[in-house]
Amino acid sequence: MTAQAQDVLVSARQLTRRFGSFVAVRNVDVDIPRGRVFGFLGPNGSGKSTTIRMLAGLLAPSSGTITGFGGIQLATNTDAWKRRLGYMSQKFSLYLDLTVEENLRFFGSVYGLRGASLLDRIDALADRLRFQEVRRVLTEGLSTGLRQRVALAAALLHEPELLFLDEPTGGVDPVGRRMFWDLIYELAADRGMTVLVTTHYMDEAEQCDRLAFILDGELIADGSPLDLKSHLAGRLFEVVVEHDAFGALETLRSQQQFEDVYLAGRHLRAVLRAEARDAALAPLAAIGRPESAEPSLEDVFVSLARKRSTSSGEAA
Ligand SMILES: Nc1ncnc2c1ncn2[C@@H]1O[C@H](COP(=O)(O)OP(=O)(O)OP(=O)(O)O)[C@@H](O)[C@H]1O
Repeated sequence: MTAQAQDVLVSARQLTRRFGSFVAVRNVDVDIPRGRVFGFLGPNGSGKSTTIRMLAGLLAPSSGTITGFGGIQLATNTDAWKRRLGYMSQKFSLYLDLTVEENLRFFGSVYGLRGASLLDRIDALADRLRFQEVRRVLTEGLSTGLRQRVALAAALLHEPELLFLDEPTGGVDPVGRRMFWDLIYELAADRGMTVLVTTHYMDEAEQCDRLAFILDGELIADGSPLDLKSHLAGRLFEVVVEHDAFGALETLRSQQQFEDVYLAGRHLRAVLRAEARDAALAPLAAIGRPESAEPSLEDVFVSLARKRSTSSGEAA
């Protein structure tokens, strides 16, 4: 086995899922590295949840293979697969009419944990995820952020090797999101746990060790945030637009030297084709003072998505 193969915890090949005649996920090949935080990023309905539900053994693929944990085939050994993972979705399954502790005892018993070892585990997680003070409170009365931490604890009770988080921070304020992500990183770093997370928040995606971009059910790019940014073809410039931003946008979009032009608040961002000379910036300089800008993941995603729609338009 090569060093690279040893570092891969889970691999999917040609993963496809149809719902009737609709193809929600199409021919996805992906390797999930061990001990890292791996993000699936894409717009609503792009197929992120369907992909990770298949990887978690919750949904059968229409075709394709999933292997991992040193040689287990998900299709033929689903129970062994599921024992190694924890799963938490935005629609967490906590019982609102039970207290936090009753919920955790219930989920612990589902994983086969009992007695003092279950209580010790709940205690450790309550310390770690900072919800000791609400252990005897009805779950219904908790804020969304606290509920999320309790749901995370439920997914971690049996110390899984792989943790799936499906849009874990939906509905949580920015401070709560930050805190949740700090916890995820602590867990991944301390215990070498692999985390697979879906999100449409770009700031969350920036924090992943590795990212897969999903669009219309297809994996369109995969790499570290830095790798993905370095593949943005062209150089990014921005100017502040004082008036008639849409007029400026239209004018610049009609010029061949720009790969892409779009608005981000009052900033007009233009990707100058790699082969274009600085002089080609003149139309941008006519609007304001062009400054070189660092591409964000959003820039990369928009550029890849636009390229893909142009090439599928050409193919049609
Ligand atoms: N059980 C199902 N039956 C029919 N269509 C489905 C089913 N589950 C998902 N889909 C469709 O598959 C597509 C992908 O859905 P999926 O939930 O995987 O997307 P997503 O990227 O996770 O979106 P979101 O960010 O909104 O959760 C959507 O068009 C969705 O309507």
